[in-house]
Amino acid sequence: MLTIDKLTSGYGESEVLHGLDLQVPKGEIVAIMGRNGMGKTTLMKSLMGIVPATGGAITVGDCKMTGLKSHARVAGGLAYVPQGRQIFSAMTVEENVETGLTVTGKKTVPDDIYELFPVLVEMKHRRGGNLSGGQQQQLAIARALASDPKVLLLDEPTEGIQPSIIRDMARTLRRIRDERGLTIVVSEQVLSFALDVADRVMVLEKGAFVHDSPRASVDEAHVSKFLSV
Ligand SMILES: Nc1ncnc2c1ncn2[C@@H]1O[C@H](COP(=O)(O)OP(=O)(O)OP(=O)(O)O)[C@@H](O)[C@H]1O
Repeated sequence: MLTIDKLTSGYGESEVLHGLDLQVPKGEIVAIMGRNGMGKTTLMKSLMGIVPATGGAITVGDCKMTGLKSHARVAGGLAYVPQGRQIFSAMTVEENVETGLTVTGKKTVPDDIYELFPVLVEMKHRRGGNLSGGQQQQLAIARALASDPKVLLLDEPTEGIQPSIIRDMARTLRRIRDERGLTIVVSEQVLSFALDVADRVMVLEKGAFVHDSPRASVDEAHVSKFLSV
């Protein structure tokens, strides 16, 4: 469903991603692990067209994303939950979710999105900025789902979230995958969450993939070495 072919990207003269290859089939959840500064956010932003790729190709299904503006990538099936969530704090919960509808032509948020996140129904008319970190994370995922994506990208979704809520988040993401057949790529530094949520665990080190293993055969000690500072 998502194919990345020899993707290079960076900032000005400094190349951060050095020719990444990745194929994620429909319905698979992949966790991309790595320490701070290894290129996870740059990868997410390059997929979304926020940071321009300097080479290589990105496709979603049959749709070539390379060179397209961000909104066209969303229309093509990519959705993004950014690091830090980027909730519109002055807008209500409902308005935040509605911003995700733009590419679908729908006027109202489908009920099945609120069914995944009942707390958002109770808080529909509250301002986004008044929600807790965990509630904001649910809101950011709901907003991303409102664009009816094929591929959902999440950048370090557990950052600043309590452990009990992190476990719920893993369960919810798997449910979303099961019910919608979504393909999910999540960047992460917390190994327990990655093992909870993902079918496959990869490690990004200095802009290159150095490890790729199915969930069932992950060598936790080996992966942990890449994560310790
Ligand atoms: N706007 C920018 N301009 C220049 N260099 C940048 C910029 N953003 C990130 N970098 C550099 O790119 C490299 C990769 O950073 P990136 O944010 O992608 O890493 P990360 O793995 O997502 O880390 P984190 O967990 O801290 O978000 C780092 O060396 C960083 O300093």
